[in-house]
Amino acid sequence: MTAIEHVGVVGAGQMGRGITEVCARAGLRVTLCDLTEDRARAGLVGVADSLLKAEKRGAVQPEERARALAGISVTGDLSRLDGADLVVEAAVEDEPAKTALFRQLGEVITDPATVLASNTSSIPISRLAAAAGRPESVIGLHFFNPVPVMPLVEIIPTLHTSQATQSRVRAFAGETLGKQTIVTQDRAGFVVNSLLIPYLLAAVRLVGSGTATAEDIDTGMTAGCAHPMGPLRLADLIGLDTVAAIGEALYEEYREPLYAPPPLLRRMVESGLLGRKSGQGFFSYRTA
Ligand SMILES: NC(=O)c1ccc[n+]([C@@H]2O[C@H](COP(=O)([O-])OP(=O)(O)OC[C@H]3O[C@@H](n4cnc5c(N)ncnc54)[C@H](O)[C@@H]3O)[C@@H](O)[C@H]2O)c1
Repeated sequence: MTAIEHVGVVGAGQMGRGITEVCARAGLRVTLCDLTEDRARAGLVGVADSLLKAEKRGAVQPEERARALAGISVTGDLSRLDGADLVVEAAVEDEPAKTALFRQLGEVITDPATVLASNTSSIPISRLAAAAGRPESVIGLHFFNPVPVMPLVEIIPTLHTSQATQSRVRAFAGETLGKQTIVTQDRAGFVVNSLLIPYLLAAVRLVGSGTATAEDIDTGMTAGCAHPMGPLRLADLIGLDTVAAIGEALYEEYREPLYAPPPLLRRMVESGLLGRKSGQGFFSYRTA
């Protein structure tokens, strides 16, 4: 089994940055790609900041930080990922966008053994595999936010994913990155979001119906159930656009009302209130 040494990451948002950071810290070479080189470079600045904070906390040694940064290159050109052993797609949670990306990846990545993985939270991997045109090397690899902190990775083989692809990805996530892995069937939401998203949407409905304030709902779950974070702060952390998109995908798959994004969530997304990444969601993250 060929080890994974060079990783391509598509999408330099919060997840792409985190995946880049953990791969670079594990000594892998990483090529980070976004729609433009400038966006990819902004992602690299985010990774550099995160590594600096980790060094200040004593979680990373100065030499390790320098080595990790030196292993990362950026690009706005998807074809520059040719030659990677693994490509992890972490672009926006939008099925047409991801399908188009996998079609392009199928064209520009010339080695059929290169693993094409998606970090999607809810879009069936089989559809992305069909778009890539080589389903045996396509798999879901679902990291959690923030990636450097959260130990879990969900691994999602499709009905076509080869054993070789599964073994390589399991070794990559479990041994190279030191993550805990679980394997789940290719169903919208996999395991964690099938359970988490209805809970987050129920909290949004409580705000929408005026049952309690966002602050009190979160305090209810932190002080009453010992959750480390309340549902509305967690929704803000994930990104309200992403929460809504995952809800839509789950609703499309199961047609159960508990998955349907409530009107308040839709209005907030339409108004640009996306949570932590936009500075305002159910709570404010603006400094000064
Ligand atoms: N946010 C979370 O907590 C979380 C957790 C697990 C998985 N995910 C999944 O990870 C993915 C990314 O989420 P995020 O929170 O990082 O989103 P984000 O909005 O922070 O970043 C998305 C990035 O994708 C880039 N992008 C869009 N189209 C692209 C394309 N065609 N080519 C290259 N780059 C493109 C955007 O420019 C942006 O930088 C989504 O599929 C999401 O469901 C998110």
